[in-house]
Amino acid sequence: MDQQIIKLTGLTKHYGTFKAVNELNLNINKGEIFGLLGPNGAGKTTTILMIMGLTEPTEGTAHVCGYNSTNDPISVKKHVGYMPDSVGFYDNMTALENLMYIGELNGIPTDELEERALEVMDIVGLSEDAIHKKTAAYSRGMKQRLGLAEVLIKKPQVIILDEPTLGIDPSGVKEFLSLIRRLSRERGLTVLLSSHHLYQVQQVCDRVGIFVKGQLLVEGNLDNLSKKLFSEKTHEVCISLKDEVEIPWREESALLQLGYIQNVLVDGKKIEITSVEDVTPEIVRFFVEKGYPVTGVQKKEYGLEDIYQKYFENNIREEIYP
Ligand SMILES: Nc1ncnc2c1ncn2[C@@H]1O[C@H](COP(=O)(O)OP(=O)(O)OP(=O)(O)O)[C@@H](O)[C@H]1O
Repeated sequence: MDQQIIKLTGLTKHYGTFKAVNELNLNINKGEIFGLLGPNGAGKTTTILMIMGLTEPTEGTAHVCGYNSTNDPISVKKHVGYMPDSVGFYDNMTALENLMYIGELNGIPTDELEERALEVMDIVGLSEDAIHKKTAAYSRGMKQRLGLAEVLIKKPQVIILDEPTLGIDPSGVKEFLSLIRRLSRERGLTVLLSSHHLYQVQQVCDRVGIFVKGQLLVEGNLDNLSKKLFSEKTHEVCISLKDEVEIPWREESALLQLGYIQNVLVDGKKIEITSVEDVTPEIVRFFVEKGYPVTGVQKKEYGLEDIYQKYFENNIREEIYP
């Protein structure tokens, strides 16, 4: 059985009458990368603060590595590395000095400090040159890596990253996410990552939870979520042709008569077909037999963006893409 390393039961946080987090039940397994996905103000940071024992829940419990976050926050902090959405350093100190200082605060013995600091710097990919630079000269991407090094120096079992890719350029984001994935896979690290960037979460997480207005609407891996949400939905295939077809398209009614086809949308050289079953081979055969040169066949795969949209349709779309 999977080992549950984070266990949230009925976790709730009220600020006055406002419910920032409402009866959250969630288990995260050892070694898993879980994405907490939601728009600004959804309650992601509040949830993380309760998991870390940095704020008390109004109701419910959070357990991490078997410790109750409210009753025993010190033990939780020993096992969990937390990187907030903005990481700060002492700008007049070098990266190595910053890291050794954090290591000292985390109780690492003095004679091990430098070796441990150099080891984690190497893991996060900060060069020999960067190690001795003052952090005032660090770019946002380098600061994220150093932030991650600070989190790793105490050898945590769980790392919690709040919006870790904010303000990093696309190639930096890609590198950072693959570093997280490698760390999790190679070292069995459990990762809880909060973000409102769908594509990034989709790239790196094993499982995601969609969190809106303090409530977890749905959770699962992308395959399951998409099956759950779109099982009733039809299959979509887009056929690309060498030449444009004229509208009205003379073969449309013949295609519809195949029986399982629900809808045909003609757009220049592209024809989008929805059907109740996956009948891609029959559709391709139809075009070939009618003498149309087919240059491409694309089946619509539902991604996180579709799943997310499904939940936000007519709801709070403007908050997702601020
Ligand atoms: N100390 C507080 N007092 C009152 N309301 C708060 C407090 N902290 C957070 N909130 C409110 O709780 C809600 C959830 O905030 P939270 O920071 O957890 O959201 P989030 O999902 O992390 O969003 P963001 O990505 O913008 O940080 C917001 O409406 C916020 O205004």
